[in-house]
Amino acid sequence: MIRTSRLSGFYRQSPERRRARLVEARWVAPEEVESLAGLAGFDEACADAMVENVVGIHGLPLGVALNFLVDGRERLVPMAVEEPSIIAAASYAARLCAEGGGFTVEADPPITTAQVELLDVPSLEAARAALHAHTAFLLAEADALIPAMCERGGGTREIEVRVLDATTLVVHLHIDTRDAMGANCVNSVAEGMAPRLAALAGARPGLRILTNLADRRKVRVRARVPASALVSEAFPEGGVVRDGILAAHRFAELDPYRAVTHNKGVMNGVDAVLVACGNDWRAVEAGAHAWAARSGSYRPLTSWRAAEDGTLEGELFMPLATSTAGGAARTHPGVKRALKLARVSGALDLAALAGAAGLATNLAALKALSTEGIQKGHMALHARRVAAEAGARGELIEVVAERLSHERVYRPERAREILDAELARRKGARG
Ligand SMILES: CC(C)(COP(=O)([O-])OP(=O)([O-])OC[C@H]1O[C@@H](n2cnc3c(N)ncnc32)[C@H](O)[C@@H]1OP(=O)([O-])[O-])[C@@H](O)C(=O)NCCC(=O)NCCSC(=O)C[C@@](C)(O)CC(=O)[O-]
Ligand SMILES: NC(=O)C1=CN([C@@H]2O[C@H](COP(=O)(O)OP(=O)(O)OC[C@H]3O[C@@H](n4cnc5c(N)ncnc54)[C@H](O)[C@@H]3O)[C@@H](O)[C@H]2O)C=CC1
Repeated sequence: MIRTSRLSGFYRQSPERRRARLVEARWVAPEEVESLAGLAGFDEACADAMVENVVGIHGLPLGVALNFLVDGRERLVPMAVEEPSIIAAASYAARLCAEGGGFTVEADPPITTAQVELLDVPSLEAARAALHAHTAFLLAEADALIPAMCERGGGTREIEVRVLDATTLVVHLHIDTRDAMGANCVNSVAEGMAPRLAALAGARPGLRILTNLADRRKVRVRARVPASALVSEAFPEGGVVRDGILAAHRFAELDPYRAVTHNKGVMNGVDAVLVACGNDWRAVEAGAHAWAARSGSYRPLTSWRAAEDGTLEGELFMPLATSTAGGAARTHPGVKRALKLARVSGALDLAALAGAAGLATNLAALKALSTEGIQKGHMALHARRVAAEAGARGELIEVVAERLSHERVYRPERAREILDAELARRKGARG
C-alpha cells in the first residue's frame, strides 16, 4: 500500500485521533505513537546538556503539513511553530501543487564554507600566487583535520582567495560536510589552517569562522498549479486568481518593503520545518536574507510566472544549509521523532522538504492576499487561540472561535463574553 499524505478531515480531529490516523496510514508504527505525544524522552537532564543555565523546558506545538508530493514521493512535513494558520496554509498550497504534479527539487551538494581572514598582507599578488601554488597541499592539510568527514565521503573541495582591501585577504575553504550543517567542523578546519595560510601569505591571521551566506548550498524547488485548481466559489475564474498571484509577486519584485513580508511568508514554512527538525534556523535566516539582497536591492526568494498553457509556475531558490547528523539530531528525542516522522533520508532531503514548505506557505499567502485578504483564513484560526486565551476549553474553543470569526472581532474580552453566555446557556438548558 502506498502511503498517502492526503488525510481528509485530519484537521477536524483531536490530536489523539490524528495520531491514530497516522498509524492507520502507516506513517507511524503503533509502538511509536506514545512517543509522538508530549515531550516523551525530553527531560530536564537532556535539556541541561543542550544549553546553559537551564531552569525549565519550553514547548511548541508540533504539527504535520499534509498533501506534500515531493519528487514524486508522498511526504508528511513536520512543523513546529507558534503562529496559527501556517500549517493549514502549507497543507492547502501543497494540495494545489499536487494537482500540478507536486514539488520538484534540485539541491546543491552540502558545501559549508569556512573563512580565514588574513590581515596586514604585504603583497596581495604575491600572497595569492603563493596560496594558489600550494592549493593541492592545502586541500590535503585541511582534509587531514577532518578524517571522519572524509571517510564518509565529505572533505575539502576548493580553496578560494578573495581580496577585501589593499592589505586584507580572505581565504574560503569550501568543505562538503555531508549530513551535518558543518559549522563546528569547518570552524575547526579554519582554526587549524589559519597559521599555515597566514605563513604562506606573509600575513597575520584574523577571524576564522564559517560564513552563513551558504551560497554553495542552495535548493531550487519548483511547483506548477493548473489555473483550474485555483477556482473557488467566491473566485470562479482560476486565471484571475493566478494573475492576482503574479501581480502580488511583481509587487515584491518592485518594492523591498513588500519583498521582506513576502519572504517572511516563505520563512513561515522553512523555519517551522527547521525548528521541528532541530536545525539552526538563525543561520538559514541570516543566509536567506543576504541572498535575497545579493543584487544590491532586497528581492523575493520565490518567483511566480504563467506558463504558455496558463499554468501557474513557482520557484523558490535560496541557500538552505540543513542537518540531520550531529547537533540536536543527536541529543533531542523530539528532533529524532520529527526526522523519523518525515522519513528524512539526509540533509539534502531535509532541505528539499523545508524548501517545498517555504514555496507552499508563500503560495498560500499570495493567494489569500490577492483574493479574500489574509485576515479571513488567518484570523479564523487565530480566533481559536483567542478563545483559549479567554478560558474556553475542549469543544467550547470551536464554539467561541466560530462566533468571533462570524463577528470578525478577535478581542479576548469579546471571547470571554461569548464564553460566559454559552456557559450560561448550557447551564440553563440543563437546569
Ligand atoms: C487558512 C487557509 C488554508 C484556509 O483556506 P480555505 O480556502 O478556507 O480552506 P478550505 O476549508 O477550502 O481547505 C483547504 C485545505 O486547507 C487546509 N486547511 C484548511 N483549514 C485548515 C485547518 N483549520 N487546519 C489544517 N488545515 C486546514 C486543508 O489541507 C484543506 O484541505 P482538506 O484537508 O479539506 O482537503 C487559507 O486561508 C490560507 O492559506 N491563508 C493564508 C494563511 C497564511 O499565510 N498564514 C500565515 C500568517 S500571515 C503571514 O505571516 C505571512 C504574510 C501573509 O504576511 C506573508 C505575505 O504577506 O506574503
Ligand atoms: N555561525 C553559525 O552558524 C554557527 C553555528 N554553530 C552551531 O554548530 C552546530 C552545527 O555544527 P556541525 O559541525 O554540523 O555539528 P556537530 O559538531 O554536531 O558535527 C556533526 C557531527 O555529526 C557526525 N556525523 C555523523 N554522521 C554524519 C553524516 N552522515 N554526515 C556528517 N556528519 C555526520 C560528525 O562526525 C560530527 O561529529 C549547530 O549547533 C550550530 O548552531 C556553531 C558556530 C557558529
